[in-house]
Amino acid sequence: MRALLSKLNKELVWTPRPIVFKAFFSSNRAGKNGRKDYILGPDLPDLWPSPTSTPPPPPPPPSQSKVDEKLVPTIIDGRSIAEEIRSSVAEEVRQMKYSIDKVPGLAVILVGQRRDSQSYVRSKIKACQEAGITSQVAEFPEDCTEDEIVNAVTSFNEDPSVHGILVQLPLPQHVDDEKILGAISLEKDVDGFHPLNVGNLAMNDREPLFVSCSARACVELLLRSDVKIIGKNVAIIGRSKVVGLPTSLLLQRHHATVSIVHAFTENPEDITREADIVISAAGVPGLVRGSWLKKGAVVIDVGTNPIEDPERKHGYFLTGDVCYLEALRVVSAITPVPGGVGPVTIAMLLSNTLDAAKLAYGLS
Ligand SMILES: Nc1nc(=O)c2c([nH]1)NC[C@@H]1CN(c3ccc(C(=O)N[C@@H](CCC(=O)O)C(=O)O)cc3)C=[N+]21
Repeated sequence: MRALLSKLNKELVWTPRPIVFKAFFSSNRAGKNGRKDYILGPDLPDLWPSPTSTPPPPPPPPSQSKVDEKLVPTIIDGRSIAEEIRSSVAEEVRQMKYSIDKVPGLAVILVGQRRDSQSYVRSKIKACQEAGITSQVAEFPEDCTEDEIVNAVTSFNEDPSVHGILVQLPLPQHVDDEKILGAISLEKDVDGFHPLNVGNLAMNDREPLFVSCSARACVELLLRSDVKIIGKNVAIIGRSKVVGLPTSLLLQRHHATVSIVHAFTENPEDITREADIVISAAGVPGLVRGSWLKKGAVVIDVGTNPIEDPERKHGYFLTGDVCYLEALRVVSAITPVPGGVGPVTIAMLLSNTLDAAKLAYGLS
């Protein structure tokens, strides 16, 4: 035994590893984009395999479907939950107007002609009007420069009647998101994408000024549907800065055990099948099959994927990431698309804008 230990020791101490050192030093240098790939991992895009390449699971045998009928899933009504939140925001806005004669103001920056973005921005403006929040939109053509957008952000930063600034994403390819989002002042970052807001959310003993609207919407939908979060296994599909990342951080603060599934995850369905709560934010229609879900799981479908359809009023319709009809046979509760997370996300934007105004007027 002693001889073996001494042999092992010798190997551990003396084995020279020139190749390891070389790899460390050469790849630790900042790469093309200034990233330290060795420390932060290689910069690879999240490209999901096409769901059409996964064959649908076989239909359950008829005897089993009778048993399934006992489980009647709850359809979580995002529209009515959003309505509750919006009316309480509207009430607080009235009180603010009454007590200090001020109302919250939101500025939205919209770049390009994406029909879905235009439609979301219209919904946000309408929701502001209904809550008594003033709003304005700065629109830019697809081929505008970064400087033009940054200038708009800067002038909104300086405008005391604007308490919240939202840059509608995605921005065109040639525009650097970080440059634009980094220009928004911390106190007006109602989307919660500022690195300091994200960092404070990530650190347990700190408080971010704002938390991303979609992340808040997911938690609000769970809480208002009496779904227990503490200690539960939550699988989050997607790790974007808009949804996946902030939602994973927020749910950890609610003491969930969080697993993150992304485009490089091997056998993602093995992880989602263990989850009590599945939150899908991959942006891939039909990615999540019924076979990916544990019996009785709660599903929050954040996917709002526009599908071209010339028959529809706006030329497209929205569908989620989850195969809804398949999921209905398995889950205990699920959010539909539309009518689930989307409306609550907008309600959260109003709530964040109200908080920004309270912050500006020293009311919080
Ligand atoms: N800076 C930024 N912040 C965002 O919060 C943000 C963004 N960029 N870019 C795009 C995503 C997407 N998003 C939605 C909000 C509402 C609905 C919504 O209200 N949907 C309705 C249906 C709307 C319709 O039918 O067109 C529903 O699901 O019932 C959808 C999607 C916010 N996002």
